[in-house]
Amino acid sequence: MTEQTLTEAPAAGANGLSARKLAGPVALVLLLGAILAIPIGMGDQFVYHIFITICIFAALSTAWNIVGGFAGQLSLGHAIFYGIGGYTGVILVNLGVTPWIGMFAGAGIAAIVAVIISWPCFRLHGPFFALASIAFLEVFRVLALHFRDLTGGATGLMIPLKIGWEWMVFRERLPALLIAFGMLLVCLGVAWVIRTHRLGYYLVATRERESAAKAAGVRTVRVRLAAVAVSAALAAMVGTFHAMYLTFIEPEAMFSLSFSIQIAMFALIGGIGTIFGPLLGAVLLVPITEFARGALGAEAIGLHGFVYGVVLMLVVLFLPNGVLGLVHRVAGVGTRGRVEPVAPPAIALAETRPPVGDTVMRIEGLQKHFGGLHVTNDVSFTLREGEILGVIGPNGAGKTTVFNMISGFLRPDAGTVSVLSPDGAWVQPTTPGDYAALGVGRTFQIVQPFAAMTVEENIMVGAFHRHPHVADAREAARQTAHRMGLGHYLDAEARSLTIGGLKRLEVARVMAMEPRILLLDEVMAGINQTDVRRAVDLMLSIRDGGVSIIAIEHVMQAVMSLSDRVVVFNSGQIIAEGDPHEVVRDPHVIEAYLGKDFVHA
Ligand SMILES: Nc1ncnc2c1ncn2[C@@H]1O[C@H](COP(=O)(O)OP(=O)(O)OP(=O)(O)O)[C@@H](O)[C@H]1O
Repeated sequence: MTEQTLTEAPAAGANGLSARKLAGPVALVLLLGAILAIPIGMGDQFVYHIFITICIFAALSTAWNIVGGFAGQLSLGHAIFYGIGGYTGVILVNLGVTPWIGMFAGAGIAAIVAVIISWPCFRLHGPFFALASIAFLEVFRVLALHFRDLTGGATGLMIPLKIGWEWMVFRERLPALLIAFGMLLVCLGVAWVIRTHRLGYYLVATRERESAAKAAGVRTVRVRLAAVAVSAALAAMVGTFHAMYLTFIEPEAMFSLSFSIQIAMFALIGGIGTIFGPLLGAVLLVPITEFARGALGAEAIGLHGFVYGVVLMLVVLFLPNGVLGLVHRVAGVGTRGRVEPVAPPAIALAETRPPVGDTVMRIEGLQKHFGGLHVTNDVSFTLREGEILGVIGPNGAGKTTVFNMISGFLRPDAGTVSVLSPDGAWVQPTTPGDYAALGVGRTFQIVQPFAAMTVEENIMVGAFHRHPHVADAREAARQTAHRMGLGHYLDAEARSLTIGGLKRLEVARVMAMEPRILLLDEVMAGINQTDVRRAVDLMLSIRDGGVSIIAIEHVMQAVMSLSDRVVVFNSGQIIAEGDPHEVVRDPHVIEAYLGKDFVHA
């Protein structure tokens, strides 16, 4: 694609774009309208029941999706929170407390329980997290069986027949539909607010690349805990209502694994990680199974499991992004194919550079072992304000390991890293979050894009560090994108960029953090000569803006023209340090790079 066609494309397609943007909300309003209008119009009890069930499952699945979709933690124990809501509500009703209060009590308890059990589990990933969530679900089922005085044990608990809005029990189905629909709206509203605000961006970024998110200052455990607390509270509220609707609860039903799987499955089928996918999943699947159950009666016990299994298989095989993914594909949302970034605008360098200031980072005596391998040995150097420090050395010399230690990703066995804070105090940060808070930003040698996010969203994750509001972060991200030559691709998914584009995106994300100290790990590797020259100019302009830079680089042309000083690593030690032109003539450096035979050549 040429630069010209790319520049013109948005203008030509502007009408189509706004029509496409409108189509989504219109379809949603129609769908929600139909969920209310169809049962009211038909007036049939069974149809009411189906639509109440759709609302309940869609609400639960939407709540689950905040953790399972946005945060990417596959919870198969969400019935814990649903069950806690159900039991709290019913126990309180038996004590004469209205479920309208009980549902908030259940939500509070569920949120606390969710934080307590998720804290250790968030260190587990993939199937291990799912297995841990199942184990906790089993614990709660057994607890509900055991504490008979409170829960009624295996016999379950009946809801006292107090009818009316106060008790959430009705003779007619309409009020129950209205409450279920209201709960669905609340869950959708909360999911929408989360996904479109900083927390949502942080959750998706953490899901996509946890280390890159940490480098951008995201406290990944904290944001996941916030998500799980909100998700659990919503599931518990729905659980209270569902218990009142069912009029009877027992541990097997309230803390059921198959129920948990069902909740997750609606999101998987509808479109995991999207705001409205879970709703779509429930709308498509609940009627099929409920009608089949209604038509086949007792013969259809367990049929829903079979139907869900078949549909899930088809979705996994043919629609990996769920039904909503198919809808987006048909509507042409998102980009396809590789996107080659256009050249960034030329950078006008200042005629005189600001003077190099005092020391802003002090690295003293860093040691690191990996088993028997001594990777860094007594590494000490300093960085001054507004200077560029080049770090060179042969492969495996320990450069990236040092970077990981001076950005909080690796704990040194010995030695200290001190950073001058903006208020003039020396601080010894330990975690990536601490470093980011002090204004230390870093890139990764192997690019770490948030693949499923757009270019703009990727950069926004960095921009949120200084601009907590979405509109400000978006504006900052756009400016950074234009400066990096990514302005035409704001809406392209990061995964569609070429390697050159991804390298720029990596730098753009960290630049959007407006760092005081910038750690660049081989950002010029694999890019062409013209781009190297542009990248050099960009770094010089960043430096002239008062940023101090440490750059690991193998491209010697760049090292020589950029660096004020160079440190040379070999076998985990600094073997030379000083002016780049003198350092490259140092016999030790020549020997480390080329071998003894070349020293006198
Ligand atoms: N987590 C780890 N566990 C074990 N060994 C490691 C680990 N990380 C790095 N190493 C080893 O430490 C040594 C230094 O690696 P490091 O990546 O720091 O070198 P480098 O100078 O950055 O090399 P390159 O220029 O190739 O990126 C290598 O021998 C590497 O295999």
